[in-house]
Amino acid sequence: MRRVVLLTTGGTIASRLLPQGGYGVATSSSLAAPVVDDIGHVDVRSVTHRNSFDMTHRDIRQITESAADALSSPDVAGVVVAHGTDTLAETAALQALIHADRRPVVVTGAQRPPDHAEPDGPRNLADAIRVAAHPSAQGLGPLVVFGKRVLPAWGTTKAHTASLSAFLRVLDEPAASHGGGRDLSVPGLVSLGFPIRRPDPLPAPTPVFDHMSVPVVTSHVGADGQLLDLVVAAGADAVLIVGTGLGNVTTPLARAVERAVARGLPIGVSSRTLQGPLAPIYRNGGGRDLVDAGAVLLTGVDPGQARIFLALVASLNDHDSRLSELRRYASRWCAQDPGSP
Ligand SMILES: NC(=O)C[C@H](N)C(=O)O
Repeated sequence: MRRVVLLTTGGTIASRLLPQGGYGVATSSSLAAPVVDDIGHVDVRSVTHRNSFDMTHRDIRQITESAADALSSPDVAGVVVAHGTDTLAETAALQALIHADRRPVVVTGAQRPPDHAEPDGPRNLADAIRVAAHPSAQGLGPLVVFGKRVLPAWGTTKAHTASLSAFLRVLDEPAASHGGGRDLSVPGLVSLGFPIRRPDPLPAPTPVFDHMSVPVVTSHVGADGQLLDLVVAAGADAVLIVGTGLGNVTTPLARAVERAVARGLPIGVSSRTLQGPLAPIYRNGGGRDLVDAGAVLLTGVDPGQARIFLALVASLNDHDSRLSELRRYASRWCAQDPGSP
């Protein structure tokens, strides 16, 4: 019988109503693994007890290390990570970037706590365990299972604060296929985003990753370059610019990007807009100016995943090689839209 390892990290799926009101993750909380037919044994291991909005770089690095430890046992068919949904995509992104095993790591969670009249956690957990042990999930890399959907971890985003089907793909997908896309067929689950291409993995993060400073500067009406100048002066290791639309910013912010790149700082660009590719189309602060200034459009992922990508690349390289390495890795992991609006 196949064995699955369940890593618990906290989140709403493991939250309880606190005596003072409000929900929190009880440190004693041990998530019970549901019984899933034809799965031999689910080995439950606690990694941390946090709501995911409170995770640190060290926490998510330890989650990936726990997954690697679980996969070091050849009798383990796959790993499930039960996680808060707010930053689930960020932990899933780190796992996706470094995953070098044919067996899957499947990340899931819940929008409702266990004491809700109709909790979604038990069903998501059972589906995630089934996918983790399913032969057709082999070789697809890390996955997100949520609300009867299976999605590749890289390029998936939390798109709704409360919906039970909260996770979507950033890049538009072919029509959903019931029972699985070309590469995935787990009965009763809808697959979004397959088939996928998986670039070669990056090296696993070291403790250097824990201390990476990668602030986020968001463009908006009237945005100037002052905040970016301040974080650069404060010693940021990299900066994520969250632009508008196809990856555009105000002219003053674009000038500040030029100043930052001129100092050798790796600058990635994402978008406030939920879905669709980035493209270097517009001048006067648009993405074309940013690319000409040396910034890198990180298309296909949401700002949270783009920032994890920046932090991992920066942590793996010295200051002088970060910008060139960012461009090299982004050419593989962030499919660049050819630039047609
Ligand atoms: N639905 C959730 O899990 C939200 C939760 N607050 C979290 O840990 O992100």
